[in-house]
Amino acid sequence: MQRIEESLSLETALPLFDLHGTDAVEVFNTQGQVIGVLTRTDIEKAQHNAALGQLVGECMRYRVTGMLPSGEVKNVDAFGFDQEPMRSLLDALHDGVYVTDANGITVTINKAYERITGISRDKVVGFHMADLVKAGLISKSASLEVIRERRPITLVQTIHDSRKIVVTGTPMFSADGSIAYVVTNVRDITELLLAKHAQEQLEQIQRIREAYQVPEVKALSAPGVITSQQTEPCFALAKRVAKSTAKILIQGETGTGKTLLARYIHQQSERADGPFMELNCTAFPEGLLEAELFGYAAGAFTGAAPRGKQGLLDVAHGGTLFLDEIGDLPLALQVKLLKVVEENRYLPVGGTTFRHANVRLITATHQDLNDRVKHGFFREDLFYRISVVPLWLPPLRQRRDEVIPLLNYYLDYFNQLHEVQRCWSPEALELLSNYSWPGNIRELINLTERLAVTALYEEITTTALPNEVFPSTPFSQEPASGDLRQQVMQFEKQLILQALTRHGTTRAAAAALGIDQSTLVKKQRRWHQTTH
Ligand SMILES: Nc1ncnc2c1ncn2[C@@H]1O[C@H](COP(=O)(O)OP(=O)(O)OP(=O)(O)O)[C@@H](O)[C@H]1O
Repeated sequence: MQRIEESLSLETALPLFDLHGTDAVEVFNTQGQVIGVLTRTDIEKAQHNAALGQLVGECMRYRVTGMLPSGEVKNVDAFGFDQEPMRSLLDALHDGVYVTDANGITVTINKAYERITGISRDKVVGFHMADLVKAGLISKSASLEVIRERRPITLVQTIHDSRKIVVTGTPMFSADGSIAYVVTNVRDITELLLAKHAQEQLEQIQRIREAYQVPEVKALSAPGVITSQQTEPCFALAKRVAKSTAKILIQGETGTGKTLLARYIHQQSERADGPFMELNCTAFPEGLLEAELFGYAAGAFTGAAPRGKQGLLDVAHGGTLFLDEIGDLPLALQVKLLKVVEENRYLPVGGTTFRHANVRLITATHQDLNDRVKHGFFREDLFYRISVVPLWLPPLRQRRDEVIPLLNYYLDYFNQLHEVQRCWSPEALELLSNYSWPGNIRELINLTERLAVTALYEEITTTALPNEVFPSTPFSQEPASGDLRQQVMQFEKQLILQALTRHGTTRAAAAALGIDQSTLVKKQRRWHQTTH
């Protein structure tokens, strides 16, 4: 009989028998007492015989390793991992610790390991890792990988109740460079995965925000909102009703500040600390709009996110939901929205249970909703429900007093943003304050930014302004008359007059038209002679 100084597992035993040319080994326990003799035949049979398998398994809990040539028993836990004070120290750690010897036999585990995995120490200590994997106690062994690779290994294990743990095994080398132990720390990542799920939900909210380009709600600093005699009453009323729960409908042309007013109401309300979410009802086809607004249940339709998706009614919980272009909300969704308005509840797409809605609803439209109701495009009951307090923002052409303050405010803003130093010339301000601004404040902001970055000089003069802001000359309204030569002259006169209005001087106008200043002046004289 030969003593084999190796640890055994069912997998490793037979090759070792061959290697050492032996048919039997003595098996020792950790105190060095012989607990049995194991033969090659035992092991071969053990694979087919359950009772013998149990015996072999029992033997395998003890080591045949550690027998020094002298016959002296070497304690396989020479470092004392499984003894005091090391054991108390390991038990004090929050992370699980798993220690094997150089052959993959489990030396010790700590309390945290038991807590995290639910595996008690008597099930693993003394067992070879390969057998534990085979028994299905753990899915794969980091320790065996470490022994094979002689370097730290990190992997994710699935344990019996399908919890996920991340394990990092690190080799502990002896002075002679051989592996003495493998120390593996174990962390339960089920909680991390839950946190990741929460993070995904946050990202989902963020994506929804970005989809609607809802900027983070910023404090509305006083000079950020320009008002005038025409809009002050509207903002004052908005402030008064902000504290109530009354439904507000804001009407006004595009770019007149409906979203800004809705945000102002939110900030003046009790819900100011909650979210402000905005949805433009024209932005999506009906199906998608429904999903965005009401969300959908898990597996509601093919391609739906497996966990379902929150709708804006959910995302805006405790805050304000601003529905822009409400006049375009499809009739089927108007019915669902009516339920939200009347009963504060709604069904997500594909859902079977109602969800509670806790949002303050503000709606807006550039259309005449009365007219939409009259033509059957908008439900009358919903119209009355959402327009308890109607607010109207006049177009910028009816708020002329605001144009110059707005131009100055936004030029200051873009000067800072683009690190330039522009200012308006008095003539440019004069022209712009008489312009009709069909795109309202949004158009004013766009033009101001464009000029701030494109103007050639510090002062923005009329030369830099686009055609549309120049009033058309009276001639342009007149129908052309006379023969071809006279009509060409009329048209030429119109172009020259426009250039003069725009560029201020004959020199600049001539340069813009690509003719000599003297030619332009001659033409002017000629008109003068023909009209007197
Ligand atoms: N009184 C104001 N003072 C300063 N800036 C304003 C004012 N009103 C609106 N703005 C700005 O004008 C731009 C357009 O405003 P907003 O988006 O609120 O208009 P809207 O009526 O909601 O437009 P749409 O109907 O196209 O959605 C925004 O950048 C906004 O900050």
